[in-house]
Amino acid sequence: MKILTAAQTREADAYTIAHEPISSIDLMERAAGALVQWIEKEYGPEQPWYIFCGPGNNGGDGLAVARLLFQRAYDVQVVLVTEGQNHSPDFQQNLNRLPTEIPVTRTASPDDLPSLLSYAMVLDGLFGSGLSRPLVGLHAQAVQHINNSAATVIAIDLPSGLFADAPTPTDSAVVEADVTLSFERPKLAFLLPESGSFVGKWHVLPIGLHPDFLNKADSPYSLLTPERLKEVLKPRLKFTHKGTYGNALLVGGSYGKIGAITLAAKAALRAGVGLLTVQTPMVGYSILQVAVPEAMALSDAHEQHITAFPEEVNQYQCIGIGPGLGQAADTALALEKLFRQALPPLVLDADALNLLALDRQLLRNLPANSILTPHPKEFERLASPAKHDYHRLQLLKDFCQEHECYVVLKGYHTCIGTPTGECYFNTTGNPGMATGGTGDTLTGILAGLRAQGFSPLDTCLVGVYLHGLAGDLAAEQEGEYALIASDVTQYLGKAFQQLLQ
Ligand SMILES: NC(=O)C1=CN([C@@H]2O[C@H](COP(=O)(O)OP(=O)(O)OC[C@H]3O[C@@H](n4cnc5c(N)ncnc54)[C@H](O)[C@@H]3O)[C@@H](O)[C@H]2O)[C@@H](O)CC1
Ligand SMILES: Nc1ncnc2c1ncn2[C@@H]1O[C@H](COP(=O)(O)OP(=O)(O)O)[C@@H](O)[C@H]1O
Ligand SMILES: [K+]
Repeated sequence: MKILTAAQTREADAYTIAHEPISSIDLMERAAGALVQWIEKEYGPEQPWYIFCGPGNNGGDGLAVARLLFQRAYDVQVVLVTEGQNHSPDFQQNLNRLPTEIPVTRTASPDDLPSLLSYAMVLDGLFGSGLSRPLVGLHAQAVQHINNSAATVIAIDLPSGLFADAPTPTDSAVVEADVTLSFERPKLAFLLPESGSFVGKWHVLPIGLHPDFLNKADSPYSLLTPERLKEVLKPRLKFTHKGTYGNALLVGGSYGKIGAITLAAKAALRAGVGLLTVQTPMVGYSILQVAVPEAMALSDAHEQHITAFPEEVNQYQCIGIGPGLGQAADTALALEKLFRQALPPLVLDADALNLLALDRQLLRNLPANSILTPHPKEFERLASPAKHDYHRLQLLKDFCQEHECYVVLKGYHTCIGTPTGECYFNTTGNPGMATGGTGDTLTGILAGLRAQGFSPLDTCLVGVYLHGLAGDLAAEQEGEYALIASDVTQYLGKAFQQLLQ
């Protein structure tokens, strides 16, 4: 699903009005209808609803919702924060249509703002995608008033004060929503950590924007949806054998960190790889043979860390390097030597990335189409510090293009960057996964899938989605607090089954 900019959303609106065709006021009525349908499903008419409206179409939506909820016997009152501003035509028309029984507060100063009890519902229709500058004055005070209350806050389209696709200055007033109901597509701001925390739970409400526009719209940003992945992940065929599903090599572990490569190994196997070989330093050999009997073990000549990769690397269909690897000088030399050969596809994580960050020449020799899986700190070492989330996205696109690689930038909405400049945001996963070892599990999954012959892009999309889904299924049973990396691997099978359904 492509993510549109605020400007593209306006164009989609205009295109729909011209080509469906539908009048602008009827499109607003459709949007309000979608909001009311969602509200009716979630909340009964018991609580008082305070509908805050700004001067534009976001406020127009609020007014239309006020009328529709009133018709359904909800207890609604409207709070207008539009003093001295021109109303948009659709706002004015909905104001004219407002039943006279609905109380309307016209705020001229903060003293006019109604007190909001904890059981009140606030519908935030102050500003949407038309926000052109940070909120100040009475608008900012209205936002603070809402944020200072214990009321439940539902934002229309996006929390007021938040820019849909550009950085919002850190000290500016932004509504802290419990729920955001966005039209047709989520906004880019929902997916990034600095702005996403204002949004609460978000839902996308279809309002019938014209499919021709949506299909043609050009955007580097997409949301990862299961529909696309279902086309990639096929059931296994009858006459296949272990050779059909690739031979993956995992290299990593060091004294005290054999667990990391063990976690990766178990996940690679659960991702369906045909054969798995794991190279560790000597200290890991017995541990691995006991912990993962399905894998073949290779021992490095060194007791505590990796000093050389196997000679015949081309018998493998993918090499995953990094979990628990350490940054010893002879490990760095081994990596440098490896990069001078023709190589099968690579998945690089953790200390393999840190070694790349320390040696720019090594980074320049990175084989094309490699998959890198940094968390934001590792990415900062590879690229450079980001001024804000949007800058980090730009750095991600630049890095992937310059090094012709795929970068899986890990986080709540993990973002997959491609050499052609696209970014795919994941929707699965939960904060229970913020615990040591879940990244090693992801490396194993990606290496296991890549060895089976999935393209680097499909590997990233399917692997990241399944990893998060397994985490979600695990959290349903174990809860987020107790979740550990092994649980993610344990639920991977169920995640596959869900995607294959
Ligand atoms: N296709 C869509 O997405 C649809 C959008 N609709 C609604 O329309 C909204 C967009 O409407 P608008 O473009 O009228 O924009 P807004 O309602 O977000 O606000 C724009 C108005 O606020 C003023 N303004 C902007 N920033 C300000 C600031 N910092 N301080 C004070 N005033 C400021 C502008 O001058 C303008 O008058 C969407 O968010 C959505 O709620 C729906 O009505 C129908 C369909
Ligand atoms: N709050 C969160 N919500 C969803 N997923 C998360 C969250 N925190 C971490 N994760 C996921 O867990 C994994 C953590 O990886 P990483 O930081 O490399 O951990 P480690 O190195 O300990 O294995 C990533 O896949 C990341 O997307
Ligand atoms: K809003």
